[in-house]
Amino acid sequence: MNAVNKSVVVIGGGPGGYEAALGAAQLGAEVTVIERSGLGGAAVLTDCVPSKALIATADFMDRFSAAKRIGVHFDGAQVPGDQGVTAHVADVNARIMELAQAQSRDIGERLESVGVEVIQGAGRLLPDRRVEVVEGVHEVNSGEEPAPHGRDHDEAAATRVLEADLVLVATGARPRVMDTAVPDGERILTWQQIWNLTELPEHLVVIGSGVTGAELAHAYLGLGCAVTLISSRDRVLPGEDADAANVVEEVFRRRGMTVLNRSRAAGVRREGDTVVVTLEDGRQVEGSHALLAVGSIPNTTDMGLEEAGVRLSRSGHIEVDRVSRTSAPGVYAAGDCTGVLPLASVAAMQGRIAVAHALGDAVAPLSLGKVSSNIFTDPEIATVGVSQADIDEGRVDARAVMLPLTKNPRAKMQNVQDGFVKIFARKGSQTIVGGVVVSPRASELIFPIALAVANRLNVDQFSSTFTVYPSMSGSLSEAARQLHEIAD
Ligand SMILES: Cc1cc2nc3c(=O)[nH]c(=O)nc-3n(C[C@H](O)[C@H](O)[C@H](O)COP(=O)(O)OP(=O)(O)OC[C@H]3O[C@@H](n4cnc5c(N)ncnc54)[C@H](O)[C@@H]3O)c2cc1C
Ligand SMILES: NC(=O)c1ccc[n+]([C@@H]2O[C@H](COP(=O)([O-])OP(=O)(O)OC[C@H]3O[C@@H](n4cnc5c(N)ncnc54)[C@H](O)[C@@H]3O)[C@@H](O)[C@H]2O)c1
Repeated sequence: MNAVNKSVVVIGGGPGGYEAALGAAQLGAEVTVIERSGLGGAAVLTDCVPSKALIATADFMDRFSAAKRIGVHFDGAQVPGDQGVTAHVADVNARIMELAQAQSRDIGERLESVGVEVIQGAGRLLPDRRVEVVEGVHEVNSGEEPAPHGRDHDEAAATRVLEADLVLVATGARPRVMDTAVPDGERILTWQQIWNLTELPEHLVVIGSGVTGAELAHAYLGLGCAVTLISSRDRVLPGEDADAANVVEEVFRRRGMTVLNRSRAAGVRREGDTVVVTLEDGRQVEGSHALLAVGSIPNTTDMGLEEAGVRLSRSGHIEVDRVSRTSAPGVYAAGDCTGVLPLASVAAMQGRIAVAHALGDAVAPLSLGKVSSNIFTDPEIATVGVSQADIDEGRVDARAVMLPLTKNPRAKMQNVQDGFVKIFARKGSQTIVGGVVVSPRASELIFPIALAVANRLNVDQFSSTFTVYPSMSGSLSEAARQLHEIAD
């Protein structure tokens, strides 16, 4: 299709925004991206990419400790039994920030190469698909609520109004903070502030055991600091497969993390070089640093959205349909500001769908049933499709087979002690509708199940495909084989 005479303005240069911009440029539209922090968004600069890089560093260190268990010792270690490995957090963070900046630059070059104009500044929606831009604004993501048009620009900064056939709002979200736990950027931190640390916290208290809290608690434990994880629910990762979350919680405890379940933080205060977290039941937890991981709020305030006819939900998220349309004609939205499913992959897909739909290209509506996602703990938890809860609560008529990895020959060789694979197949048709993998590199192992779900393969098609011997994927095949129903 040819969208040569169409103009597209994108507010926000994260995965939702920049992927849409690339898609629109490919279709021939004239595209402008307005970004107030940096291209790549929070995903690249402070959240997804840096946290995965930190976890990769922690996992790398963990391999030194694990070496002992398979009979490998470092003769130079100064303390007997110690593998002599320490993390220099200033160096670790400097490398991670460089990596993030490099990725941001790559995105900028890609956008430039396809003719997308990028404006450094803050955007605000006006009625009738117009966008007001204050140029030169530069906001650093930190967890503080940014002024809609930024603080960090001089009053004479150029303001202009752009008109577009399609406006895409992809402004993301920021860390939720509590009035009783105000981040100071030194010892009470949001996840966007940890990259300024120059020393490893002695004792980090992580508040919130959702995906962000669990991943970062795992990372800092691996880097060598004492970690207390405060979980308001019965177990960590309350939204995830219960069997998987239980494995990860057990591993956390075994490695020395203190996990406090059914413990809700009421507030955090700083006392000199310590922080004191008060729980709602009156208990107090002391640490050297506190990390708030208590959820996010969408960047949708004071952006002119409702005045321009864009409906927001009670949580402040932009309401969209499955092709990313908002309630205002010609205005679309993608990513975390919509609250549909806060993943970089979903943001990117929503953005691509939006421009394809608006510019008249062929498009399939967003299908969340096929989204695979991964929690980068050790072991990792990867999931796709329907969940165990969907089956247990009667929403899907399916069966599950779960196989522990301890019986898998490759897992034994690699000293994998925890984890399992689980596959869900619909009763009768035996179509694979979902699965869970808990193992090292589960993020890679989930792909065959995702392929089966997306292409509606049945358990016989899946299990009759050769797997390598010995391999972890052998357990996937075996689980599917065990799901085979014998015809009456
Ligand atoms: C710690 C952490 C780890 C994560 N890890 C993963 C992971 O491993 N895998 C995964 O898939 N997802 C992960 N996520 C989720 C992922 O980061 C988000 O889903 C993703 O960032 C959403 O992309 P987005 O484009 O909607 O928003 P963002 O990436 O937040 O980008 C939005 C951009 O809009 C800009 N902006 C906002 N308002 C304006 C304005 N008025 N004018 C101009 N610009 C504006 C912001 O500066 C920002 O750059 C993680 C999240 C967190 C918190
Ligand atoms: N690997 C990944 O793909 C990845 C990583 C991080 C985040 N994400 C995305 O971001 C989403 C949000 O995750 P999140 O963990 O940032 O937020 P979340 O809202 O899922 O979890 C926050 C947790 O904090 C708890 N909490 C809130 N107030 C508390 C208090 N006062 N004391 C103790 N606990 C409290 C909540 O009960 C909740 O369990 C995820 O669902 C995921 O989609 C993805």
